[in-house]
Amino acid sequence: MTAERMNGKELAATKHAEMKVRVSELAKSGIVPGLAVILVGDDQASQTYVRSKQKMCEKVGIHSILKHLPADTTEEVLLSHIDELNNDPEIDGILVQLPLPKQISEQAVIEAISPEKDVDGFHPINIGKMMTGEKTFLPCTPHGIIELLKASEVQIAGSHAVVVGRSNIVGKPVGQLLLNEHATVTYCHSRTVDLRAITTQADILVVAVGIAKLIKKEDIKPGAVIIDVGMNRDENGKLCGDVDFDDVEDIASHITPVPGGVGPMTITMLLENTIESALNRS
Ligand SMILES: Nc1nc2c(c(=O)[nH]1)N[C@@H](CN(C=O)c1ccc(C(=O)N[C@@H](CCC(=O)O)C(=O)O)cc1)CN2
Ligand SMILES: [Mg+2]
Repeated sequence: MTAERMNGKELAATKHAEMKVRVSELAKSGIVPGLAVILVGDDQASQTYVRSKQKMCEKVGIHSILKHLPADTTEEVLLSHIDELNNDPEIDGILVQLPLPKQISEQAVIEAISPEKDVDGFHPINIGKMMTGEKTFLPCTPHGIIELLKASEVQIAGSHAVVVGRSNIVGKPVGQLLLNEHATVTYCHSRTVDLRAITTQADILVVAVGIAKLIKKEDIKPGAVIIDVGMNRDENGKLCGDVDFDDVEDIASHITPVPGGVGPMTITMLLENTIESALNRS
């Protein structure tokens, strides 16, 4: 058996076409969704992601602005930019690209963004709503994972979902969203004593730790659904995930490739949140 590839690039393209239609409908009421992206410093990967976000916005008709601030920007200056954007009626979504330089507290920055414009879904109010199952902006990568599972008609309710990694951006929230979909959820992390004993029990295995090819065929249950959130470079400098794709491909039932799996869904869900936010304009 060869695992079915869960094609995030294809699902993202379908969603972009749908969003384009929604945006043109909104335009009839004089509303153009607006996204503000703040990038601090010159991290190469962050610059690439920010460019992709802006390019995708342009494709679907979302107006986007970029504030590119120097690496030595103080927290105070960054907060003043956020304050200005919170009060800008043309801006529906504010996103601060992570990670931030070490002189700036990520938590302080996230908490300064108005929850109504927090299209990353990182604000504690939105995280609280996600936990209680209230409608709110959901974090983009975790939400994209749920959309990919649903598009592939994977049974989530009643499944045992194992999440390896406990970051605030991916691990913790994806576990919560799987729980909201009625999975039984187990979290594993760097202090987990016998990782393989747990991952081999997973019907759905989500891996988000940033260790190239950590998960091998011995770590998974035959027929498991594998979601690989990792983005690493292998020994030849080639992009690869946290899962050894070639090793597990023949025993998994579904798998997300890297690249082209989870990654493209992150930006797609950001655009969806921005459109939702524009719909909430009063
Ligand atoms: N404010 C935020 N910061 C960060 C987030 C986030 O959701 N909000 N997530 C990541 C980076 N990220 C978006 O910001 C992101 C990462 C990867 C991809 C993607 O499409 N990856 C491609 C491969 C790209 C490549 O070739 O290098 C893929 O997997 O196919 C999109 C967005 C951290 N920061
Ligand atoms: Mg982690």
